[in-house]
Amino acid sequence: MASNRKVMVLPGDGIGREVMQANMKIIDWLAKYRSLGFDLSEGLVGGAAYDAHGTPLTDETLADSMSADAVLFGAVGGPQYDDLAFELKPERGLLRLRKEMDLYANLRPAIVFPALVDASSLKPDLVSGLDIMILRELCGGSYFAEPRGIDVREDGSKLGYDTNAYSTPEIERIGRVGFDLARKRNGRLTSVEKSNVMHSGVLWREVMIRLHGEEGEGVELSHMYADNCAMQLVRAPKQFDVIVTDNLFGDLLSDCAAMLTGSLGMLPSASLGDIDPDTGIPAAMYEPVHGSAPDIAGKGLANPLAQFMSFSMMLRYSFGQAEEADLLEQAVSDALAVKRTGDIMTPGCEQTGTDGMTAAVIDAMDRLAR
Ligand SMILES: NC(=O)c1ccc[n+]([C@@H]2O[C@H](COP(=O)([O-])OP(=O)(O)OC[C@H]3O[C@@H](n4cnc5c(N)ncnc54)[C@H](O)[C@@H]3O)[C@@H](O)[C@H]2O)c1
Ligand SMILES: CC(C)[C@H](C(=O)O)[C@@H](O)C(=O)O
Ligand SMILES: [Mg+2]
Repeated sequence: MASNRKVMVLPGDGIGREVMQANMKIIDWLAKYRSLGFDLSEGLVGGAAYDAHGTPLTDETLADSMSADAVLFGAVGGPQYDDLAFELKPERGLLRLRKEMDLYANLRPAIVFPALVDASSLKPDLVSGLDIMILRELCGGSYFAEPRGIDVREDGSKLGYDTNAYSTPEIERIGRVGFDLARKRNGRLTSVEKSNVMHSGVLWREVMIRLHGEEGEGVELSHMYADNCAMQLVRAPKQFDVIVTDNLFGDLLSDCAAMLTGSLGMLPSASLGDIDPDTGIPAAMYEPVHGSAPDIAGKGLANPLAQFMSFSMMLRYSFGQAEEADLLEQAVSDALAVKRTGDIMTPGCEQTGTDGMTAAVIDAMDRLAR
């Protein structure tokens, strides 16, 4: 189907390939029943790209991704790549995409579907109705700041180091996204750092307070140390609306938030950059929060819902297809009442695999669209 919605599809490795294959069935359904077409190209990333080309991301795939309207990503990694040189590891492909596309704002929503209240490892009343957004800075901090490396010292021992540095503009741009998101939600923004021990945290808090005064009208800003935030997320997660935090803390806190929703297989994400003045859409990549899950890869057991909801974020944020995004999210919610993959299984439900879960979502879409 002819379309100006150019999407670069990067399935990656392990269950990334399985959940992406499932996502294609959703895309086919939208083409067939909603006349919603995409101009799809597919590329290799991570271990798959290393196996074929000796690098986790070729310049061509990067260029294709940058010229697409959006990138749909699966997952990368696997134990067979553990001994590769640092720059050749599958994860470097993902990190290069994020950095080169300047996707600094990573939105990780943690929503508890009513059907999954019992799948969470927390008590039902703590998570029922939970809807929080973790906003993770994605292009700076200890993932990218220099200096970093492993040096050999005079005595022959080695020193491995990374730098957790943030500049004022880096904090300002993620802070602005945080205020915008909070304004569109329930008006509460929690800025998370460790200003009690880290200079980058002191600057982070200082900039957030100034931004709040300058452009944070209508938003209630609070501050929390990252270690306390991890504790609060499992003690009383509903106290949060939007959490804005740095790259490393955001990585940890979002995995923690995943378990509130029942499984890592439920957490989608959108990685966004600045809005292109010509197209009016942001540079964007949509990626589930989970990895390639080597322990279940190749068995057809993976939960595809984080992938589907990442795609739904693409419909919403890149293509303004809110109606289709709502439909898909409602279908996911309905399907959970019928079938469950093993990671979200609770007694009394019917257990299925990736294909069965996908079929249940498509059945629900059929029913909803009728
Ligand atoms: N975005 C990404 O590509 C990404 C994210 C995280 C980890 N990784 C990589 O993935 C590899 C494995 O990492 P890990 O084991 O720490 O994390 P992981 O997310 O792959 O798996 C953690 C646990 O969660 C389970 N799980 C994850 N997603 C699931 C799903 N959709 N359905 C059912 N169960 C699911 C796995 O079976 C495993 O038990 C590593 O190479 C890591 O670097 C990649
Ligand atoms: C695979 C890895 C590079 C990645 C990260 O650390 O950012 C992952 O854990 C994530 O959460 O997206
Ligand atoms: Mg992570």
